[in-house]
Amino acid sequence: MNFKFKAGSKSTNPNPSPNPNNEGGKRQSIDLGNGSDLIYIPRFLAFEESWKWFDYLNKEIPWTRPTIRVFGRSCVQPRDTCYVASVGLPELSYSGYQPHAYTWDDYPPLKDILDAVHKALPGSSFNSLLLNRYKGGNDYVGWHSDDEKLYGSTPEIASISFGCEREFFLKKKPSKVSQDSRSNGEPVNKRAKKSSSVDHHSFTLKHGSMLVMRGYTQRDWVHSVPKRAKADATRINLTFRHVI
Ligand SMILES: O=C(O)CCC(=O)C(=O)O
Ligand SMILES: [Fe+2]
Repeated sequence: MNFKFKAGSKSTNPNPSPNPNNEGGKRQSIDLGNGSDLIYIPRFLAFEESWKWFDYLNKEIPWTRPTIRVFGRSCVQPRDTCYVASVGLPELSYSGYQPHAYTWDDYPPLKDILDAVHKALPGSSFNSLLLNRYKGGNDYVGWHSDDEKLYGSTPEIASISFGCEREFFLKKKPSKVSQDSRSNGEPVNKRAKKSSSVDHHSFTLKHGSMLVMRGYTQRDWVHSVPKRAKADATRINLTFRHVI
């Protein structure tokens, strides 16, 4: 097999399909409670095919490392990024940065991954894609939620990973109750210990995997991909989203 991808030449694209050989790659559903849930499919795309996607994305995507503003300070975003969206959508803006919106026609092979995602998630309709490239263990994304207004109140976000495996953490936001008790002067850690339900999750996101965040996950949880000294290889992550 020797796929050579060129953006724009559909005939040479791979045909991404949910891996038929997915022993151990079964779909897992994780109920986070209160209307938030996750789906994790470790082998969403076949292993070899996923390396071809990795090579295509690594080479052909016009990666940039923008300067963003975090807590009022300018800093270089600790990973490469690119944004693709359907024509005519409202512009995305985060941390004082407005990425250029490339179109699906600029990178037609991305439409094949989008099709595979839609097939696996009946009823979903993604129209934008944020791409991230982590060039090594020093690249990361800090705790955040993707709760921009343009995604609506219960966004579905489908995240596909390629290359170096990295940890993905989810942490429950402090609940209203604990925020209230904080303002009442009750110690926060005492209150936190009382909470019995699971409020942390972690996944080692496999090459070719898909993780879906749904329901109120962005409202009630934050997520991150922390630095990892030992991760010395490149990871590429695609997050498909629906802009309203
Ligand atoms: O790289 C990942 O797995 C997550 C990326 C992410 O959270 C984001 O782009 O909002
Ligand atoms: Fe995110």
